[in-house]
Amino acid sequence: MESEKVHVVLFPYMSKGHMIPMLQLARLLLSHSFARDISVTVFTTPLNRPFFADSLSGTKATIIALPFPKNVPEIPPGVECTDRLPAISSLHVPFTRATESMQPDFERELASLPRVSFMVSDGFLWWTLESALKLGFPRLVFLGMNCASPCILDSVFENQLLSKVKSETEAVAVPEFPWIKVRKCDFVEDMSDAKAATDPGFKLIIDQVTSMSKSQGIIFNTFDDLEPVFIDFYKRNRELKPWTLGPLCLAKNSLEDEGAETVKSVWMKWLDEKRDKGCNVLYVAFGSQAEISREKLEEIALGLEESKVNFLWVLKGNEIGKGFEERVGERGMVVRDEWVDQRKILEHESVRGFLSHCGWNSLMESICAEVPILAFPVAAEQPLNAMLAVEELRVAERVVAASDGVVRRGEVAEKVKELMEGEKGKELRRNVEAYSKMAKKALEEGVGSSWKNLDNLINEFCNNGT
Ligand SMILES: O=c1ccn([C@@H]2O[C@H](COP(=O)(O)OP(=O)(O)O[C@H]3O[C@H](CO)[C@@H](O)[C@H](O)[C@H]3O)[C@@H](O)[C@H]2O)c(=O)[nH]1
Repeated sequence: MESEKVHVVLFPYMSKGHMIPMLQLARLLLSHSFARDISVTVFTTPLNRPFFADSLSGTKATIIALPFPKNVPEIPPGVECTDRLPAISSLHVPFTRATESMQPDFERELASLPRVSFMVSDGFLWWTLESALKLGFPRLVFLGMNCASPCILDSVFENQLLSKVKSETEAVAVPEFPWIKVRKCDFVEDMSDAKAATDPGFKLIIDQVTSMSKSQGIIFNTFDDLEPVFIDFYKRNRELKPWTLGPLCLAKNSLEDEGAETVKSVWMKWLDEKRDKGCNVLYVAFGSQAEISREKLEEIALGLEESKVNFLWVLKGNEIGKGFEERVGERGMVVRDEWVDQRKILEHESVRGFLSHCGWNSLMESICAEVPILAFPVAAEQPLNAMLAVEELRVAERVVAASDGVVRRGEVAEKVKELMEGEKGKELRRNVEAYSKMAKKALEEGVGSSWKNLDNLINEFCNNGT
């Protein structure tokens, strides 16, 4: 067998929403037709290693665990992933800043590895660019996002679109995409308000953006037919070259392909029962770390109860009001603080709708599984993802919050019923089925746009890539 020629280093940020698509990228690289000539080394920390080993089982990827910095003020010991942080919104900055002290260990390990062809590292890990420059290989950035969100976000920041707007709901057109209107309430405070140059969160963003702009390209978890307007815009107006390689969730999972028999979880058995009785189920989940206030959660619960639909709700670190489960009985199942296989749930025949916080991975998985979405954005760039899914792709309907920012139970119930039983739901389902077909086509060997882009990327960054 020929010696391996292409060596790719991957370094995801320590957050499930970022690790998962990067691990899928590892799988995609290793299943590409160049695979025989590709080796992949993935970096993480000791406590994240088991998750990586599990996700990459059956592949020849190498995992290197670097010690996570100790004694970081505010970060409890033993926390190496953001989903274990007690309050992600306030601790994201010190947690991310602390990763910089991994740089010497990272560079020591890199120096001992076979020649690296290129590295893909998370945009949050700004300091990895310096390591790549020192060791003399290109760095591509990955954020796990689509292309539309950074295009719109850049415009909101650069033009200070929302800084003079008083009302939370006043709609302002985005100059580069005038048919898109943004509102203050669609952004968490950090994202719309101008910040002092000394603000630690602002300083972190500046470091990340600066490092990104000096990198050799950016990978988006999207495909050309999904958001052509934004991808073309990015190509024409940004120096950073975009590579659209998604949907990464379609990367082959060798264990699944071998049809490995796994023990069925209680929720999968519950879904089987619903399917056997001919019942449709709404899947409800808010990502790996969403923080939702008790009041908002209570309204969601009461809305689900009022809707009378069957639902499977995966809850993280939150409690819902007493008596809820008894009242909904057989109709609903609540899974608390367990890691579920969300892709499998979405692919289950009984699942016909997804009430989602609109994390980009969730939306891609839902589109690929042909499941229409009820968008309930919570934080980060999720409102922009929701906008893309509702207004551009028309695969989602969106809940509307009352003037106090809370989505009331009546609104939840009405939109859930419309999604699961109404005409609107049928229309969204037709659209999502069409995008799902395009998604699969994008990764088709030899002909798909994302497949070809990956091929070109390997050729561009590896002299011996052919
Ligand atoms: O029990 C669980 C919980 C989650 N997931 C998976 O975890 C990922 C969650 O990712 P995502 O839906 O994107 O949500 P977040 O975890 O909230 O992701 C963060 O990262 C995303 C990518 O950058 C952003 O789009 C989001 O706004 C940000 O909150 C998905 O692949 C899910 O399938 C599971 O498989 N099982």
